[in-house]
Amino acid sequence: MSSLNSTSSVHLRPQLRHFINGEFVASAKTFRNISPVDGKHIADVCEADANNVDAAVKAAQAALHGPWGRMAVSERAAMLHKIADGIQARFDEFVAAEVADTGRPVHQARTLDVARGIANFRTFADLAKTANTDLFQSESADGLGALNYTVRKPLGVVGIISPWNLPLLLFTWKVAPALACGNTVVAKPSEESPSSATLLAEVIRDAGVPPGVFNLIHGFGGNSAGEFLTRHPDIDAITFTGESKTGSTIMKAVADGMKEVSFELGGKNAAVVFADADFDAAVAGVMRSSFTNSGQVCLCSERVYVERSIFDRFVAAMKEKTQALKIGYPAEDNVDMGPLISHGHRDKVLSYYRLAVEEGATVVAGGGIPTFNDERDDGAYVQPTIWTGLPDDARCVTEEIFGPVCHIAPFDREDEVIGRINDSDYGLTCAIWTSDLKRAHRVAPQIEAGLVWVNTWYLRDLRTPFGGVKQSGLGREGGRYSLDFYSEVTNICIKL
Ligand SMILES: NC(=O)c1ccc[n+]([C@@H]2O[C@H](COP(=O)([O-])OP(=O)(O)OC[C@H]3O[C@@H](n4cnc5c(N)ncnc54)[C@H](O)[C@@H]3O)[C@@H](O)[C@H]2O)c1
Ligand SMILES: O=C/C=C/C=C(\O)C(=O)O
Repeated sequence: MSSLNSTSSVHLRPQLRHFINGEFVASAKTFRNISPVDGKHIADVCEADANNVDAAVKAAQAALHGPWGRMAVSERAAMLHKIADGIQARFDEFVAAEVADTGRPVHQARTLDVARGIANFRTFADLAKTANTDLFQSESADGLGALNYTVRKPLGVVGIISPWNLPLLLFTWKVAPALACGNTVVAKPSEESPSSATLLAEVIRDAGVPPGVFNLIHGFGGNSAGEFLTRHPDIDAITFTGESKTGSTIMKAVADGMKEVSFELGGKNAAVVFADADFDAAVAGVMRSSFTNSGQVCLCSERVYVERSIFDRFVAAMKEKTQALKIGYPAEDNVDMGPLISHGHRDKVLSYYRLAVEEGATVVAGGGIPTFNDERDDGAYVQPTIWTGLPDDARCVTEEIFGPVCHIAPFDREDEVIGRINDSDYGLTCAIWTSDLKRAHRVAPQIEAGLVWVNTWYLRDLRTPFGGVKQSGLGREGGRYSLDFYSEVTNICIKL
């Protein structure tokens, strides 16, 4: 087997441990990390018990009152840049870690996942240095006036729980601003993608971050590390990215302690293509928004609405490009798509492939499992899939599938399609394809979503607010929105 075609050539750690109070710590219970490319066992991962989580929270609490708690913002920012430098210096190892856990194309791990891990630390290091506070010159009854100003302080110990679909990107999207604002953290990556977070712990240690500031625990959700973390009385806030139903469970777990929460949850995003759109750009854009990362991006468009006059032409173009997608090993040249994250997730996606047929879909492309006649047949691959012909209330058109699949439906009027897009329990993103500038500015604000892209998809400026409405999230992160969530503010009024 050439190293190009297997993750086995990647240097993988036999056991992934927790990182608590500046030390790597093992625990008796472990679980297996399985490659989604070929089903092979690639590492054993320690599963944190309640005592491990308690030790991590206590270390984080203590670190708040140590050198970290007394550190100037500029010093903290310099430390975050050192972490970014450390990721840069071990770039290929981080790529290997992401690819080993997820089977994604190497070029994606390089250009998106690891690159954004670095960018997340640098962005919030710089934002923290320029974070402003409020100052008001206030009137008073005696005419002498008063000054009102705010000071920002850390929240305290922040619990971070992240998903498997963009492991390093989403883990650092939370860790970076939390540390930039002077908090200490106890962070749990997904059980499906433990490797890059473990490598990050080494980089954070080597950057000289004081012990206890960053703590890493591995494990699952309910009745495991995730729940032990959310229920811990000394956690001051929880920031979570994952499924909407998990968000609801976590909200119940933290309710008694009145903890602050930031939730980035599921979606059933739409793309809408008007007849006046740049046709080729729209096809390319919807291909990206449907099949990037095997459709395992919360921003992906599983619902596509196309103006009737170009519907048949658009479907035909999408079918041709979808059937031409190269599905393969992570390191293969020009590979477009890897496997799903796990056999369990593949079973979920395949159950929707079957359901779609039962609900009356026309399967335009895909709908099954690719055959490789090699070890990849033991992986978690599915075919990229396109459906048409389903009613708007079909489960495959309303429920998040989180795989490489989209349903394309025709529409006739602008007001009609806006109503259909908004008729969803979710509200994360929408992509609008039109050449009519007035239409873009008219339609975009009417979409019930946190993010709307026009003639593009997943173009990110990290200073902008990121998050969803309805079942897609609570709050916003990004830019000053992260500074606001990861800080407490005190307003001080001085009588003149
Ligand atoms: N809005 C966003 O920015 C965004 C980004 C990425 C993924 N997502 C969503 O995440 C989902 C896919 O990720 P996933 O399968 O890892 O989600 P998930 O909810 O199953 O798990 C996410 C994380 O939560 C932990 N967890 C699960 N149950 C828990 C509990 N009871 N208490 C504490 N922690 C618990 C898991 O161990 C994991 O680390 C999709 O729905 C996707 O839309 C949203
Ligand atoms: O799968 C969801 C992707 C989320 C992406 C971000 O949070 C980001 O780009 O900052």
